[in-house]
Amino acid sequence: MANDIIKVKGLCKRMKGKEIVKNVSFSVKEGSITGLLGPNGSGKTTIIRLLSGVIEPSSGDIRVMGHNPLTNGEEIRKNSGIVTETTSLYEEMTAWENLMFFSKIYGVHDSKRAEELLIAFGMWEHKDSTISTFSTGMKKRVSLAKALLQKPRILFLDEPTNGLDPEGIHLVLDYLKVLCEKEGVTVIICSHVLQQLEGICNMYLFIKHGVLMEGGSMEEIEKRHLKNIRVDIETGLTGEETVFAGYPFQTIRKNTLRFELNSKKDISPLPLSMPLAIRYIPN
Ligand SMILES: Nc1ncnc2c1ncn2[C@@H]1O[C@H](COP(=O)(O)OP(=O)(O)OP(=O)(O)O)[C@@H](O)[C@H]1O
Repeated sequence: MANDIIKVKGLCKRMKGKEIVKNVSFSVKEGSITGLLGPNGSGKTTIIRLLSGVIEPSSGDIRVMGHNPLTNGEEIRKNSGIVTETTSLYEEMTAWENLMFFSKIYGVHDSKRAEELLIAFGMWEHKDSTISTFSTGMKKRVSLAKALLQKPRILFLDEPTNGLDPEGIHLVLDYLKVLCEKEGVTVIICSHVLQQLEGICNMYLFIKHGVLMEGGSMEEIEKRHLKNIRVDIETGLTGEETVFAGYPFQTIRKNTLRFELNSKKDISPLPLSMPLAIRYIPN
């Protein structure tokens, strides 16, 4: 069982007289991907900034890799990569020059790493173009490569898919998953789009108005909230039975059967287990 690389207890943050983060507690396992989800203004960025020691909590306790960001933020930042809304790349330098410059700063002496990352994020062919000529999505890909140069233990990503097209979103998220498995990096991703992160996170934290409303793996959350799943299937077959392959159903109208399922996992096996006749969907 992996250890808790991040532990947060009773975290509160007030800014300009407003409570932005309210009594938030959670922990994150090393090598996992955690989705920090919530609408705009819910406090996700503030939590990332608190974890990386950029701002101080009003109260509560944070431990990141065993360090308190308040007193040992430098140690955390040295071992983590961060991608925020702003790119923090030099606009007049090429993608390659940027990565070489930051490699030097981070003490990374192997240019192979930069090459691998640019290839992984689909930016190798643009390596000699200046950042100022790039779209938002292209800048985001280079920023991701930059954040991963020194093989961080933790990667903080604030809306990393903003500005990316659907293909780019796929590429970035798939690569993060591979990276987690290969290098054991712990990833925290802020997003307001649950669908994008579904399937790639081990844990989800739902934030609203600075309050942690819900947290856990998708299975745990579904178990708590998803009680009845109804699937209506159009089929040419009508019959007298009320159970198919162990799944009870009703005929709700001509050509349509309604199944009541206990788990989302049953949705895909259900049509696959149907004989061809029942899978026939009339026009
Ligand atoms: N420096 C600040 N001073 C005062 N209020 C702030 C400050 N920074 C953020 N806030 C407020 O805190 C709240 C949470 O902001 P935050 O950026 O953490 O939310 P978010 O969930 O990341 O939103 P988004 O998805 O839009 O980036 C917002 O109401 C914002 O206006």
